Amino acid sequence: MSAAATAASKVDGPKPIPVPNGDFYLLVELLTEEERAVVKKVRTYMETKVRPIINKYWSDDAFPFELLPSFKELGIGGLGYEGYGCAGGSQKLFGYVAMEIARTDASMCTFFGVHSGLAMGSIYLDGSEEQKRKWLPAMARWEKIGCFGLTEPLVGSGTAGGLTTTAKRDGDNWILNGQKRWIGNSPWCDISIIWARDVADNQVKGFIVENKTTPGFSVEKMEHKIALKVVQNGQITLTDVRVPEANRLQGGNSFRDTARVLRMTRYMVGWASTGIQMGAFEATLKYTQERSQFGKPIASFQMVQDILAKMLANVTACQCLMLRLAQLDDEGKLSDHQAALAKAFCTAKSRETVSWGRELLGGNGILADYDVGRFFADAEALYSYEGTYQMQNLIVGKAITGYGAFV
Ligand SMILES: Cc1cc2nc3c(=O)[nH]c(=O)nc-3n(C[C@H](O)[C@H](O)[C@H](O)COP(=O)(O)OP(=O)(O)OC[C@H]3O[C@@H](n4cnc5c(N)ncnc54)[C@H](O)[C@@H]3O)c2cc1C
Repeated sequence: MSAAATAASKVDGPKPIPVPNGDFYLLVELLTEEERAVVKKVRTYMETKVRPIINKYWSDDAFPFELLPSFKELGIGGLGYEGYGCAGGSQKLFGYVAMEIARTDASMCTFFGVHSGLAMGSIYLDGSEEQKRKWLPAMARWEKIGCFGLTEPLVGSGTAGGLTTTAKRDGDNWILNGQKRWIGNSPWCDISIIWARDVADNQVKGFIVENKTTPGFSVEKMEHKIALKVVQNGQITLTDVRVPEANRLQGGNSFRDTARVLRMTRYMVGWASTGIQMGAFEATLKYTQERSQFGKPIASFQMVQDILAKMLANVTACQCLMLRLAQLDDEGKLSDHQAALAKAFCTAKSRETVSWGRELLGGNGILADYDVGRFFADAEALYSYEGTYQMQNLIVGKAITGYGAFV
């Protein structure tokens, strides 16, 4: 028997226990049968339709528009919102679905989150009854796809007090002027939620702008991104854009109302970054079992197993944390600082997990073809968007000390 074969036989032993899809603590058992069916449908879709093509789209900086008709059929438009033609269901299910989408691809999860969370959420949380009835059914059917314009070229973390985009009342209309940067889906979607400062009372207000038919509204696609390359981000310019009062979010009268939307979507980013970790862990585990060096699968080396165990610990910790947060959310108890803590923790852990995965793939971790390289890059964007790591910790810091350190 050759030396390599002898070495290989030493690793033969009891079969590894199945780690079902990175769900080591069987958290899926905490979902109802109905919820599990939704998650299974999403997983099957992501595995069969998205996974085979997504690395190519990612490498080409392109969005897979061909998938839109089938994506719409998943019935997940308006998950977590009751009425108005929305899919409804618990926040736990909304989060679990986001995790499941990100488990295959974080860009598709971001597309889903920008439309379902940021854009629909703004109308659901801050719109009048009439506005909800007008916009949400078409958005739930994905007939009108939305984006959320808060960040500006010169104002990112400081949007609460520093927005420079202005809104000026003019009879039954408002005149918007300014620029928005980084706005996901904006180069091609139908409606934008634009946040602007009312020059009369200096408060931040939200407006629904129809992208394709509003004079003075233009979008330039942002190029050269190194993460979330499938999502199309744009820089919006508003030049004397006239918006009727009927399109001003009637419940969006100060940044506190914007923050209610961000609380919900930051919670979703916690789920998405957990999904990235699941995807990276599963791909890495498989790779280490298939790749051999020194005549043995690299999964059999002690140092490799140490890293795999650390990756799984991160995945599992984030899943448990997010599920508890989902319970709080479903009970109507989710606070800004709880969402901020989860967003900061899960995105930071995600960076760590994907970098370990990339390491275990060796040179192949640098290629988009093996999925882990894509997760590695995408985790960076989640760490910074919807409020950076530092800003989330400052929100937590203010809550626990009573001192606001960033205003
Ligand atoms: C891929 C992607 C998609 C995005 N999509 C959208 C979107 O759809 N809609 C939208 O409105 N925005 C979007 N954004 C913008 C995103 O929310 C901002 O990038 C983010 O809020 C940070 O703002 P900034 O990039 O201007 O960084 P800055 O605010 O300039 O921050 C730079 C650094 O300074 C630190 N910093 C700033 N202030 C403080 C402080 N007081 N104390 C300590 N540290 C501080 C930050 O933590 C960070 O490390 C997206 C961004 C990305 C990358």
